[in-house]
Amino acid sequence: MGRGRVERQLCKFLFSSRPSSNVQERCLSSLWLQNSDKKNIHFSALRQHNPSHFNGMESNSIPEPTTTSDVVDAYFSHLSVVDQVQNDAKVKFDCLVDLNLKPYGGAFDRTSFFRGEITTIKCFENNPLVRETLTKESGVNRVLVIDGGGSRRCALLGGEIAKIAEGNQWEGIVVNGCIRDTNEMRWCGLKIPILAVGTSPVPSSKRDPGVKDPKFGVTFGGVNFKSGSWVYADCDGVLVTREKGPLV
Ligand SMILES: O=C([O-])CC(=O)C(=O)O
Ligand SMILES: [Mg+2]
Repeated sequence: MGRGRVERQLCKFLFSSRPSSNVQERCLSSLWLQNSDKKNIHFSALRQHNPSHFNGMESNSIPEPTTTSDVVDAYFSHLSVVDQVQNDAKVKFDCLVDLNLKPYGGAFDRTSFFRGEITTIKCFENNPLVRETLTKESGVNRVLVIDGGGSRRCALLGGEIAKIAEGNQWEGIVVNGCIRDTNEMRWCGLKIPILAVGTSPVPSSKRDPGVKDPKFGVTFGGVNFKSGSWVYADCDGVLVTREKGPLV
């Protein structure tokens, strides 16, 4: 049996037997690695550059996806397999393009990648809800998506709020608007990744709280972000699942 056929059989088994998602994810990862030696090199380069992604993993264990490209590759293999077996695409995502979000935060660089369940806030040139949410809620496995209407007139968060968010273990923040204190963020070595339209030295107003988890989510860059969906982001772009829950 050729390798492609073996892989197809294995995929059929995986998706028809529906084991726990963890097992699926690990097997899917191993398929990508078998399929591409280049990825192996890529993963080990990432492991060196960004060991925090691999905390707690055995050195010979299968790495998790660490870029949006990995997620897309994995998604497509998943989709084609599900297509073959069930004639039904289970997972869909939108890709945020052309918004020109830039990476900020003390250590967000070309190797950074974050993902998590989305919580949304809609606010325009006012940020009390942003501070409150990032301060009062644990951010484990969560990403805050703030739709500030793309305003460049003031900043919706700065060094202080970012520090609090990092302390509460938020995975990352996506801002359709501006941030400030970026020098302070670099100087403090803040690790929390932030994608934003740009920077402004002007703080936002504190009068209007804005809306948390609006019913229809928030939409910018042609993409709808709904609380409960998952986002995957790095310097290549931002991916958003249409359904709730993580991929696979
Ligand atoms: O307080 C604000 O509105 C924004 C800010 O400067 C910070 O978070 O450090
Ligand atoms: Mg500040």
